[in-house]
Amino acid sequence: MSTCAELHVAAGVIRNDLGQVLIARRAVHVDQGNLWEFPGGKLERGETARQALCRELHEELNLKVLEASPLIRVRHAYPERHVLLDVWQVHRFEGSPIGMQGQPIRWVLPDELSRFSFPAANRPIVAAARLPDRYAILDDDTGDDAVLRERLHRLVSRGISLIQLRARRLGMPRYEALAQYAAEYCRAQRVTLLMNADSDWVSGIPVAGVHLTAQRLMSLRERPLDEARWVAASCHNLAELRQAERIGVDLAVLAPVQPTPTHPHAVPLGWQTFAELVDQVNIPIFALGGLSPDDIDHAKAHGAQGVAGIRGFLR
Ligand SMILES: Nc1nc2c([nH]c(=O)n2[C@H]2C[C@H](O)[C@@H](COP(=O)(O)OP(=O)(O)OP(=O)(O)O)O2)c(=O)[nH]1
Ligand SMILES: [Mg+2]
Repeated sequence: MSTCAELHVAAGVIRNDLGQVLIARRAVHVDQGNLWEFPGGKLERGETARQALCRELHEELNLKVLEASPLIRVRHAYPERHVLLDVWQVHRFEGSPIGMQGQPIRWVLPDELSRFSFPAANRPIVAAARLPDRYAILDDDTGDDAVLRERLHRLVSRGISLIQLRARRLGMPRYEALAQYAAEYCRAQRVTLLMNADSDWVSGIPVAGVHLTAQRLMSLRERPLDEARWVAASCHNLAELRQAERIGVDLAVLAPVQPTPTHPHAVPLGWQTFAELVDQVNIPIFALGGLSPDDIDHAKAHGAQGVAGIRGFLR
């Protein structure tokens, strides 16, 4: 049998001012026919992914890309071909899109994407399209729930829309009260709150999902919640990332990228190793450890979804 060459494809998650993303329906007779897709196509000889993205979006939609940044790279083996989907986020463009090949197109809110049928490779792309580029971790270094509530309000007022509640020092009745409060508050504010807690415990609380510690992740044989809720995980190496991919987590945090005062003995990965690890799994990954929102562009350039942080988001 001949070895299957990897087909390099550039695709765009195009956003409009309403926060909707553009999807198109593939023709019936082509590979992955009739399914919805993020517009794009194969790289031509000598082209970079970015050049191919611009050319394809012009050919397929009559759009001119003005601003784009890398979102996620996904490798997938279909029975008849292996693809590398190089997915970009298009923030600014000129023109109003039309299906130049007669393909139906639609603008949909990111949270509506799960209602459409995409090719199998698209699962992590849909997750990446739904996620922001910053992930704030609410940690109880003080053990004071009033301080935690104030920090939660501050994060939300700054436009943070993805938050992890990690309050290990509060005792049980207080943690439960805080979790209940935070879940309801975040739901009302349209903020995705993930609880760093046991998934069984979380099922009684109106929270958007769970965040697994690396230890909990490694002890699981399957995804602990169904697809209606988010599952995130903390990872530090390739074995943990692979396990996260195996059980189907939606997003991961990879740490520590830089030295951090909270983990003075942990050896930082550095950006180069971070990028090498990210490239080996199909999961949206946030960089964590000694970083702040100022590092987002740098993180994206190294394959990250964005940056996660504790103190960096409260300053
Ligand atoms: N554009 C795009 N392709 C996808 C997605 N998901 C997915 O698995 N693919 C696969 C299907 C195809 O095997 C390959 C893309 O090839 P394509 O046939 O669209 O490429 P193209 O636009 O250059 O097509 P053509 O000019 O050769 O007809 O990637 C997606 O979201 N967008
Ligand atoms: Mg195409």
